[in-house]
Amino acid sequence: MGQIILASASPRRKELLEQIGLEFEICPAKGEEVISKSAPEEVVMELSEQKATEVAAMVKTYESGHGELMTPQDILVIGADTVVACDDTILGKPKDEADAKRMLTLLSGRKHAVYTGVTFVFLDKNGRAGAHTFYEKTEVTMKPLSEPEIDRYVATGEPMDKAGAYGIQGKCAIYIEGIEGDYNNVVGLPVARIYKELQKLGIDPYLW
Ligand SMILES: Cc1cn([C@H]2C[C@H](O)[C@@H](COP(=O)(O)OP(=O)(O)OP(=O)(O)O)O2)c(=O)[nH]c1=O
Repeated sequence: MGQIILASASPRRKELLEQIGLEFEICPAKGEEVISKSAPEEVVMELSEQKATEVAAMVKTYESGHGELMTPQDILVIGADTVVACDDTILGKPKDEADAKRMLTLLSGRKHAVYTGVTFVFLDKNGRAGAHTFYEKTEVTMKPLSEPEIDRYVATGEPMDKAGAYGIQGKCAIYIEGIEGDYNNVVGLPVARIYKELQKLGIDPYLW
């Protein structure tokens, strides 16, 4: 059996991979995230690629007699990144409480998009290596939030480690009016799309 490595420190991504019954290890990327793009779908793909590539580079490899990169075990690294986009503004995780309030004020009463980029880096012991990146988009409509509601929500601490300063799966659920697309994509990992993309690559994660 090969090894699946989730290149993420996000507890939500871990829970989602556990939910679908995969066996995997966790090895978060630690490198600084470098953004050179401006469109949200390009930003999330650039960042998921950086995370998966960094972690894949830590995997022990050796050169075969023919100069190919080999690994003692099949390796599949999964990296992901999530941002929220509202009009032309991209929202990552808030820097502080004031930043969280700014983000929630922007999202209040509006429809916005949540983008998650996913990158697979795979390397098998027969020398087959490759990478594949894609993104999934979900639209979310938030109810109008009053200032006291924003203050109360920010005081819970929940927004601080989440893109767009909210967690659809948490206390913010009462303010979600509607969603178009994959809910799990908003939480941080589009598992249905991940399975579909792996199938396209001829990879069965349950037999990896
Ligand atoms: C919009 C939204 C985001 N989020 C989370 C998902 C991600 O964990 C986080 C976005 O930050 P990311 O930078 O994508 O991920 P991370 O720093 O948490 O983890 P890592 O880089 O190690 O993979 O926001 C929710 O949990 N609920 C939501 O409704």
